[in-house]
Amino acid sequence: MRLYTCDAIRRIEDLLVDKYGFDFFQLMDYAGNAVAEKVLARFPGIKSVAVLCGGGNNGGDGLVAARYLFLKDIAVKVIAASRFERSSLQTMKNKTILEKMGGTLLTSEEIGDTELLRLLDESDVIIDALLGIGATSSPRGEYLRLIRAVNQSQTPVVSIDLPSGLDGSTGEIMGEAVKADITVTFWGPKVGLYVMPGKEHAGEVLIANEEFVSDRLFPDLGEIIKKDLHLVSVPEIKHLLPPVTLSYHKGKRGSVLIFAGSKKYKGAAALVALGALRAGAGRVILVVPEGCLVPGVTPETIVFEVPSRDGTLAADSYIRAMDEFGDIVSSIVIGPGVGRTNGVRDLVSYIWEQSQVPTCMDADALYFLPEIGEGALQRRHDVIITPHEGEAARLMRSKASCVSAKRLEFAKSIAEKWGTVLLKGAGTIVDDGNRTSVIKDAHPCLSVPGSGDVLSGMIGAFLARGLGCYEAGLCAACLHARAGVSLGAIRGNDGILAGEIANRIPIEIKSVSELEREPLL
Ligand SMILES: NC(=O)C1=CN([C@@H]2O[C@H](COP(=O)(O)OP(=O)(O)OC[C@H]3O[C@@H](n4cnc5c(N)ncnc54)[C@H](OP(=O)(O)O)[C@@H]3O)[C@@H](O)[C@H]2O)[C@@H](O)CC1
Ligand SMILES: Nc1ncnc2c1ncn2[C@@H]1O[C@H](COP(=O)(O)OP(=O)(O)O)[C@@H](O)[C@H]1O
Ligand SMILES: [K+]
Repeated sequence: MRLYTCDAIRRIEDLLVDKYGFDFFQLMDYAGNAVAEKVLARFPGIKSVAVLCGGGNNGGDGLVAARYLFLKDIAVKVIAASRFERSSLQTMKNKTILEKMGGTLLTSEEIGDTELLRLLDESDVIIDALLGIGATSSPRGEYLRLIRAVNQSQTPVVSIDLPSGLDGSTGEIMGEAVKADITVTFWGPKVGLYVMPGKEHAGEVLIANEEFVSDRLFPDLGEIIKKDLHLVSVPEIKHLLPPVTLSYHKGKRGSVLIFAGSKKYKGAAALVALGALRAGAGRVILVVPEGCLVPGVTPETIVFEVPSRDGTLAADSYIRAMDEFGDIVSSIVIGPGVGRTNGVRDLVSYIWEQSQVPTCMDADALYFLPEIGEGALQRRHDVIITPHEGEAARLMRSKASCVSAKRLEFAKSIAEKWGTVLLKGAGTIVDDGNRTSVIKDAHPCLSVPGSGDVLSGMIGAFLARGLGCYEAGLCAACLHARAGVSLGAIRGNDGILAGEIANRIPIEIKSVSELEREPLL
C-alpha cells in the first residue's frame, strides 16, 4: 500500500476542488462528520466530549465533529487554542454555525491549568483538533499547553488527521505531540502514522474517506503519490514469496551458510539456523569455532567446525567453509554471537571485500563495518544489513536517540552508504537506497533476546531462495512481525522465546499463501 506524504495529501485536496468542484467547506464537513461517526462507533454511550481546536483547518474539522456530536445530544465543550482571527473561511463559518446552534466554545487562555485538567478528565472522550498537516514547527503557546494537558489526562484521545505535533511525512515529533488512542486520518495512510515514534503516538489508525482517492477519480494518482514509499503487510508480500511446487527438492530451496556463535555466545548460532530452516531454506550450514558447538542446535543443521582464534571465527573460516560447501552455498548470514575479536574483523572484512554471495550482516558483524576499508568502502548491492537503533547509530557515528527520532532519514543514509538496510524495531524500515518500506505489523513480544538472530536466519533463507536483498528483508520482517502479532494475541507481551517466533513462521507463510487463493502444489 502506498504511503502518503503531507504534500501528496494537499495535492489531492486541491485536485478535489479544482477538478471536481468540491469546496473546502464540503471537504471539511466530510472530515468532521467522519470523525464524529468513528467516535460514536468506538465509544457508544458517551455523554460528554471535549474538542480541542486550533485556529487552522484541523481546528475546523474539530468544530464540524463537535457539531455532529452536539446533534446527537452529547455534551460537547470546544476548547480553542486560538481566537480564530486568522482562520480560513470554512473554519470561521463552522465556528459561527456551532455558536448559533448553542454549542459551548471556550478559549483555553481563559482556563487555568487545574480547571483545564478537570474539564478533560470529566469528559468521556477528548478530540484533538489542534494541529494537522499544516504545522511545520514545534507547538508553541496555548497549543503546547493543551498538548501537555491532553497527555496528562486519563481520558481516551482521538486525534483528527494527525496527533498534534507529529510530522505526518516523517513520523518525527516536532518538540512534543499528543499521544492518541485512535487517529482518524483522511484520504489515505500518511507516512508519519506508521513510522516510529509517530506510530506510537498515533495509536490505532482509522482511515476515513479513502474511497475518494481512487485511480478512477485520479488516473494520475501515480504521479501524485510517491511510488517508492510503501506500507507493507501480509498482502503485499504474497507475490514475493518464492513458490513451492511438487518438483521441489532441497537443492532448489537454496543453501544458507551461517557464520555465528563464539565461545562466549553459543546460543545465537542455533537461533539463526532455526530461523533459516523455518523460513524454508534447503540446507543450513552452521560454521562455528571448534569447541563452541551450540547447545540446542536442531539435527537438521549441518554443523561445520573450524579452528578457533581467541574463541571466535577468523578470516580463514570463510575459505575453509567455501572449500567444503562453495558449490552449493546460495546465501550467507554473518554476525550473531560472533564476538568482536581481530579474527572476526578480518572475516567480516574478507566477506565484504571478496565474497560475491548475497549476504545478511547482523549484530557483531556490523560493529566492524565503519572501519572496514575506511574511505574505499564500496556499497554492496547484494548485502543487507540489519541494525537496531544502537548499531545504526554506530554506523553513522551518531547517537541511538538521534536514530530513534529520525528513523526514515537514518535508514535512507545507511542504505545509500552501505547497501540495503533493515532498521529494526516497531515499524521496521527496509530501504535499498531507492525504495522504502515500512512494516505495518509490530508487537512488543518480539523484543526478546535472540529475536533478531531468528530474523537474520530468515533473511538468509529468503536470499538463498532467490529473492533480492530488499524483497528478502520485506518477507522476513513482515512474517517475523506477523508471528509476533499471532503469539502476542494468545500469550501477551512477555516471555515469548525467540525459538517460538521461529517455530511460528511456517504457519505465517501458509496463511500468506492461502491469501493468494491458489493451490500451493
Ligand atoms: N485542505 C483541505 O482541503 C482539507 C483540510 N483538512 C484539515 O485541515 C488540516 C490542515 O489544515 P491547515 O493547513 O489549516 O493547518 P493546521 O494543521 O490546522 O495548522 C495550522 C494552524 O496551526 C497554527 N500553527 C501552526 N504551527 C504551529 C505551531 N508550531 N504552534 C502553534 N500553532 C501553530 C497556525 O496558527 P498561526 O501560526 O497561523 O497563528 C494555524 O492556525 C488537515 O490536517 C485536515 O485536518 C480537512 O478539513 C479536509 C480538507
Ligand atoms: N515492539 C516491537 N515491534 C516489532 N518488532 C520488534 C519490537 N521489538 C523488537 N522487535 C523486533 O525484534 C528483533 C530484535 O532484534 P535484536 O535487537 O537484534 O535482538 P537480538 O540481538 O537479541 O536478537 C528485531 O527484528 C526487531 O525489529
Ligand atoms: K490533530
